[in-house]
Order: sequence, then C-alpha cells, then structure tokens
Amino acid sequence: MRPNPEPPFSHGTLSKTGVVLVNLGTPDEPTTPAVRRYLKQFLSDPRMVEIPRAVWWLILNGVILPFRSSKSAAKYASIWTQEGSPLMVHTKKQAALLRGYLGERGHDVQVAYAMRYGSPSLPETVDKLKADGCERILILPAYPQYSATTTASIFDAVFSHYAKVRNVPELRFVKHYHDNEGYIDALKKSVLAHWEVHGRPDKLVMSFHGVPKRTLLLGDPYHCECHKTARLLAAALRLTPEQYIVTFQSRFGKAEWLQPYTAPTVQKMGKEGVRRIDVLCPGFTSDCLETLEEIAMEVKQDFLTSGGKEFHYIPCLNEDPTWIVALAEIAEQHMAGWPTMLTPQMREDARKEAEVARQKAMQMGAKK
Ligand SMILES: C=CC1=C(C)c2cc3[nH]c(cc4nc(cc5[nH]c(cc1n2)c(C)c5CCC(=O)O)C(CCC(=O)O)=C4C)c(C)c3C=C
Ligand SMILES: [Fe+2]
Ligand SMILES: [Fe+2]
Repeated sequence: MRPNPEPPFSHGTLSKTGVVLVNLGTPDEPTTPAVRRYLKQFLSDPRMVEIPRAVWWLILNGVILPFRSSKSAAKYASIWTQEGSPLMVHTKKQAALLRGYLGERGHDVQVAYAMRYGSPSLPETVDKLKADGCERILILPAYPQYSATTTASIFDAVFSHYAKVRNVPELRFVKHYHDNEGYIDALKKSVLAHWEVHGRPDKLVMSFHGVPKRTLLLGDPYHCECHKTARLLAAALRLTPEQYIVTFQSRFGKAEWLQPYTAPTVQKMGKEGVRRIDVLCPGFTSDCLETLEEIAMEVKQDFLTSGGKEFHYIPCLNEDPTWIVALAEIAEQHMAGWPTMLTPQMREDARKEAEVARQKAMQMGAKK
C-alpha cells in the first residue's frame, strides 16, 4: 500500500503535542438504525469477537443485529440525556478538564477525545491534531485495565490508520493504569463520599465488564488487572475480604465468561439475607449503558426482588476532580521527555525559522 500524499512541508511550524482520550463509542442516537450501525461496527471487530469470520458474519447479520438492535435501542433511550449519550457527554467533559489541568501544570498540549467505534473516529481525530501541528501524539484509552478486546483494539485502529500515512507523528500509547495511585485514590474517595452520606453497606460489589473466559486462558491479563484494582481499593478502604466481592457483568453470547457473574451473585446475596449492597464499577471511567441501565436498573431489580432491602449504585469517576488530576498525571508520566512546556524562546525560534523560509520562497519566486 502506498501512503497518501502530504501537504508541502512548511518550515518554522511550532511542533506541538496532542493527547487523545479514547473511549469505546456509543450510538449517535437511541434509535434502532443508529444502534444497529454502531453494533455492526463494534461487533465486526475481530478483537471483540474471536469467532471464525464467516461463521460470525452469519450470526451477526442473521441473528444479533436483527434482534438485539431494537432491544438495545430501548435501553439506550432509558439513559439518554438532553446532552446525548452519557458515555459521550462524560468523555467530552473529561477531555476538556484534562486540557485545563495539564495547562495549569504548564503543559501546552492539545487534548481531544475520540471513539473506537462511531464518532468522532480515531482517524479523523488524530488527523485534526496533525493538521493543527501536533508532531507527537499520546493515545490514552479510557480503560484502566488492559484487555485485548478494548485497549489493543484501540492500538490496532491507530496502527492501521498510520499504515496509510506518509508523515507519521511520534506516537506513544498508555497500556493501562489499573494500579495507579491517583486512580485508586479517586475510587476510594468516591466510595467514602457515598458512605459519608448514605452509611455503609453489608457488602461492596466491585463489578467489572466481563470478557470470555477463553481470553484469560489464552493469556489476556484483564482478569488479573481487575483483581489487582479491587485488592488495592479494598486495602485503601480497609475492607476485609468478607466485606467486598469482585464480579463480572455484561455477559454476551453463550460461551462462559469471567466468573462470578454480577446478576446471579447479587440474587444469591438477596436470597441469603444480605440487607444492603453498594455496587461500584471501577473498570468504567464514565457512566454508560452498562452502569446506568444494566447495574443501576436491572441488577438493582434483581437484588430487590430476591429479598435484598437496599441497593446503592456508586457512580463512575466521570468528572471527579481527583480523577481528572490522576488522568493528568498519567498523561504527564507518558509524555515525559517531550517538549510540552513551550517557552517564549521556542515560539520565537519557530517564528524566525518561518520568516527565513518565507523570504527564501519569495527570493526563489523572484528569480523565476
Ligand atoms: C462481544 C462481546 C463484548 C466484549 C468482549 C466486550 C468487552 C468490553 N466492553 C467494555 C466496555 C463497554 N461495553 C459497552 C457496551 C457493549 N458491550 C458489548 C459487548 C462486548 N463488550 C455490547 C454488545 C455492548 C452494547 C450494548 C448492548 O447491546 O448490550 C459499553 C457501553 C457503551 C455505551 O454506549 O454506553 C462500554 C463502556 C469493556 C471495558 C470490555 C472489556 C474489558
Ligand atoms: Fe462491552
Ligand atoms: Fe449490558
């Protein structure tokens, strides 16, 4: 494949740095056609579903898209806000806040957000940054725990985009931050803030998005990283092993996924006489369908109809200031060594270089 042509190289362009906060993606609107488009792109990704392509194509197009799209659209409609999909709204705000925090720390960087599926797409976002003069780009997935299904899929999208580009910026990727001190501290503070107002539960349920069990057996570290996050958070909250449990939600399809599953676990707790549970979803940094509908509505119902008396959903970190500071520190660590603090001298040097190049161009024009 031959890389695409580039605009003429221009001297004296200030070489800038960009950070892209990348989340999963969400439909453009809570309607069946929009959800179908989103699910088609999402579920056609071989990182997400590792079934032989021809077999999966038949299942996806013959069963899943025709039946799931309208059901999912109704669920999306139940959580949609005036501003749009919660996942999009939070990611957008986080990127704006991240830019502000990095700016306060003296970094002159552009911060954008992108979605792995749907829009704004990763290719269009990194192209815009490049057009704005970013020669260095940090890809920052919104997932604290690495998984081949999510994090690696973002990396794939970046690699495949740049395979078509001639002048590739310097790239860095954040793989994970499941054990980052600031992230754990932000989770701890959000739980303590909830408990300060509402009191403590009998059990804290830490529910992570599931993945097929097969991926664990094939060496994906996701399961271990979820457990490490949970262990660190439990230690920070001084919880004994009896006071919390790690579960996995959002099972998709018939294969076995990581266990224990969230819904049957809370049902069992309700039946066994556990009065109150609080559920936190530490793997999601923004509230979305999986937290607001699946946990705060469906799983809540499961617990209460099984005999549980009180259910609390503790929201995701979203725009929490401690979390945005942690995100800024994560970005800062990964930008180490990059000239993100533009000095007046650097701006002046760039201006002079541009002026020399402009004069040379004029002289060449005059000679012709
Ligand atoms: C094919 C199976 C799926 C795997 C594997 C999977 C992994 C995975 N997903 C997230 C984060 C999110 N998933 C979200 C929605 C969602 N996930 C799947 C399927 C798999 N996810 C589907 C089909 C859907 C769409 C909704 C539905 O029809 O049920 C979301 C929410 C998006 C939103 O718009 O709000 C997030 C976030 C992670 C972190 C993960 C693996 C670690
Ligand atoms: Fe998912
Ligand atoms: Fe779900």
